[in-house]
Amino acid sequence: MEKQGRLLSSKLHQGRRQVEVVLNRCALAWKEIEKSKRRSSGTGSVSETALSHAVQVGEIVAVCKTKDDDPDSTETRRSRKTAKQLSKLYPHSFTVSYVRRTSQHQWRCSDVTFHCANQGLCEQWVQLINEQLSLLSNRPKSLLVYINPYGGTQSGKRIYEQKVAPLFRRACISTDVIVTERANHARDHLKTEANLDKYDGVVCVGGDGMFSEVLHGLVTRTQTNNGVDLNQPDTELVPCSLRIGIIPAGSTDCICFATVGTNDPVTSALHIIVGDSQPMDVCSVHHNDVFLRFSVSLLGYGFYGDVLTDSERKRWLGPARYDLSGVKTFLSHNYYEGTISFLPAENNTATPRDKLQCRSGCCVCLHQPSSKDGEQWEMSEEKEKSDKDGSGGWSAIRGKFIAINAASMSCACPRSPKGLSPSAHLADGTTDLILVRKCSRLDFFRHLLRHTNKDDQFDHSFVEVHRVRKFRFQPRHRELLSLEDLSESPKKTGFSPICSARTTCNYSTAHSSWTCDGELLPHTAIQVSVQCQLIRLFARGIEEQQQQEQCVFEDPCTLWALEPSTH
Ligand SMILES: Nc1ncnc2c1ncn2[C@@H]1O[C@H](COP(=O)(O)OP(=O)(O)OP(=O)(O)O)[C@@H](O)[C@H]1O
Ligand SMILES: CCCCCCCCCCCCC/C=C/[C@@H](O)[C@H](CO)NC(=O)CCCCC
Ligand SMILES: [Ca+2]
Repeated sequence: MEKQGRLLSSKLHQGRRQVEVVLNRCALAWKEIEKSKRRSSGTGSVSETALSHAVQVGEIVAVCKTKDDDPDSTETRRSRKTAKQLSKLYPHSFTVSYVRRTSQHQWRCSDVTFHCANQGLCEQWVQLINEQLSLLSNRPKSLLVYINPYGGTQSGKRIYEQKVAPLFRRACISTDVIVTERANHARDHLKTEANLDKYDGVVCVGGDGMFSEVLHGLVTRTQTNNGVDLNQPDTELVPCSLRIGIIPAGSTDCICFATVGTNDPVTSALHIIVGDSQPMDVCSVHHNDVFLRFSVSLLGYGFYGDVLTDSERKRWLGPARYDLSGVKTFLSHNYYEGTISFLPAENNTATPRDKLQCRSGCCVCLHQPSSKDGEQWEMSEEKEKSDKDGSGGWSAIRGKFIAINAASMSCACPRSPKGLSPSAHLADGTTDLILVRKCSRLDFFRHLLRHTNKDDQFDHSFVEVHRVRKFRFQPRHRELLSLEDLSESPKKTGFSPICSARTTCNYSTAHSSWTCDGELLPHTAIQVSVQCQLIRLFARGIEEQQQQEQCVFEDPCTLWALEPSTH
């Protein structure tokens, strides 16, 4: 039976068509027998591939014997009459559910049903496919799910029940579901109560805020279990063993978008089912050696801090609050003074200005030692110690900034499809520090606009970007402003103030706030350090178009080149 890697090969029926179905360790493939013969005699074998289908075993969701009256069966839906005739001739059938790629990184679960006359053969197919699936050790069997019923448009519960739970059931994944009753419910449960030994992963249904809760719960629990003190800024943290899945149901969902390429609950559920794994950097944020928070996406002072401060008062508006607060903050046009010090990433081949973007299987991230190995870390720490000018490799910039943004990942989201730092990497142990200096309102508008089109948002004289491993920020205290500064007429940065009633308009107001993945920090003076690959998501990074096509069409030709079977 097993010829050149084939596990099984049979002539089966798919609806009215006779198909040859082949299974090897990598793929399940099927092709129509009659048509391909006809065509290959005329135009050669080129058209054969067009008629054949192949699915990687790793992208099969489930296989099961199809019940006679299964209302979901494709054939039953298509034509009851044909289905009846078929079920007489070929009474046994099995259905394979698999991942199908559609447009723009979206995945769907498709079904294909094969019929045969022989019950034993049907059972052999189901058993063999199941055996291959059971060899996939990276697939989760048991998940802990937290649903925020109030995130985004308040549809988290419905999204989970209608779109995700049926898929998990089909893939035989068991779940414990907790609908949160208050903010920080998920975080606190993970920190202390949850019996994590039972699970292969944690799933959050909600937005970036909900993800942040799960991140804080899991990372804190892991450090507690390993006796690591989070208040030591230079301590190396222990990576989390459980992966995190994100079912997007929030307002921005930037972490999902930047790791999957789309905000779609079904796509995310399928990435969880197939057991994808995407390592990710986490920034730890301290104030005077006291731990404040973790960040994986945007740490923003000035513009984004102000947008968030204002938008928190407008939560009732839902996702639209960001647009309103964005316009308001833009019109205020404040700038802030302070000193930003940073430790540049050493020996990094990739820079924030290059065109190479972090994609599925990214080689920049692949060659980074995880935070556990810490090889590169030690090198830069070493360099810090032996540095001759006494700076320890640190640079410092004092200035007036409209925005200071640290993007540990691209921060791509539907508002800005390429993100704040399009070439930032998910798992390279660095964050891109973007400094937007005081400039005219029109220039700042031009800069913002470039986040939404193909133009380079760093190509402005008032913007600079550094790839760093650590940074610190010290705001300039209001009390320290010199008399000269205070007597300076309004610090206009271009156009006359639109909000003339506000005395603070266009001035350097004392402080802004830091937004840390959408949460406001209680301090402005912070120390940030990137922990390389501290967590893993059920994702694989954004697939290139080419990668997507390879996955779909991989193997059918090699499969068909094999000897035909005896069935
Ligand atoms: N049951 C609950 N009641 C009130 N708040 C909750 C509850 N569960 C979670 N939260 C909090 O709601 C906040 C927002 O949630 P979430 O991130 O899901 O949606 P969002 O803010 O609309 O989306 P995004 O973060 O993508 O902008 C989170 O900070 C979370 O801590
Ligand atoms: C003239 C048109 C100008 C348009 C400019 C668009 C620029 C958009 C960049 C968006 C970057 C989002 C980064 C994501 C940060 C998340 O951690 C955080 C939590 O969800 N979201 C916000 O802070 C919400 C941030 C919302 C910002 C508007
Ligand atoms: Ca990074």
